[in-house]
Amino acid sequence: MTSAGPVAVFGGTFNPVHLGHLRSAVELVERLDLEELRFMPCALPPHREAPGVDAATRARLVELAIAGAPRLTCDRRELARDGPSYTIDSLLSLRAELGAHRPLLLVMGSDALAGLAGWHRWEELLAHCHIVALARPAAALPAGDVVAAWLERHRVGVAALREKPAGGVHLLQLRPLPISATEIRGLVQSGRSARYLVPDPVLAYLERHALYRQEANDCQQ
Ligand SMILES: Nc1ncnc2c1ncn2[C@@H]1O[C@H](COP(=O)(O)OP(=O)(O)OP(=O)(O)O)[C@@H](O)[C@H]1O
Ligand SMILES: O=C(O)c1ccc[n+]([C@@H]2O[C@H](COP(=O)([O-])O)[C@@H](O)[C@H]2O)c1
Repeated sequence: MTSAGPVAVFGGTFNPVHLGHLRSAVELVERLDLEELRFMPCALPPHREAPGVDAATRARLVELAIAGAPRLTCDRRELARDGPSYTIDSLLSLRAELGAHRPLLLVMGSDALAGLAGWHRWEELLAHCHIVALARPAAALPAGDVVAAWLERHRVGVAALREKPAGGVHLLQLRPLPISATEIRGLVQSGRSARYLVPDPVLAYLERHALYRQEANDCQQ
């Protein structure tokens, strides 16, 4: 058994952060008794077009969203690196910071899990962390492919997430909230409201800075 409790890191583009991310984070902290869950906004997503809203602004929105929430923090390490924000690089630096024995959990939705075989050095990820995959209403778990076989080999129960620092994949069903950042950008762009899909301070920031009003919104803070 390792001594210090797990730290979780929830990576994402967060363009913008929404209640699906936030409610998942709160439930994860409680269900897994986490000391800390860090939102980790990526600077340059490796696998999709560069977001129209810059990384510093997306991180600022995360910070506004979690202000005052116990055990939720924002980790800006990917903003400090050039080039694509590969998760393996972040895990290596997190592991160096936390030491070899502290359980480290990488959180992702089932849609991200399904695409895992396209990630940079994906087969090395579990050497540095556990993966906690959250069921998302619109994304089935991998089936009949290389990720499904890998999942079968590495799947663990909840106890293993504290007993070892890394190496397992745990599937978790939390409250399903079918909210996506794509939907929020679409609502704002078409002049409709994103109220109650994002926290009020995030909504206020979007309105004040006219974010997502046009398709390609090159925003500075
Ligand atoms: N409603 C949700 N419930 C649980 N997990 C979610 C939810 N929305 C996103 N996630 C997960 O959060 C992580 C970051 O997601 P991301 O920032 O890309 O949000 P998104 O809503 O999926 O965005 P987009 O619609 O632009 O793809 C991913 O692992 C994703 O699977
Ligand atoms: O490392 C990679 O190759 C890689 C490929 C695709 C996605 N990721 C990470 O997965 C997280 C979720 O991505 P997204 O697109 O759902 O926001 C985010 O932290 C990305 O940086 C990482």
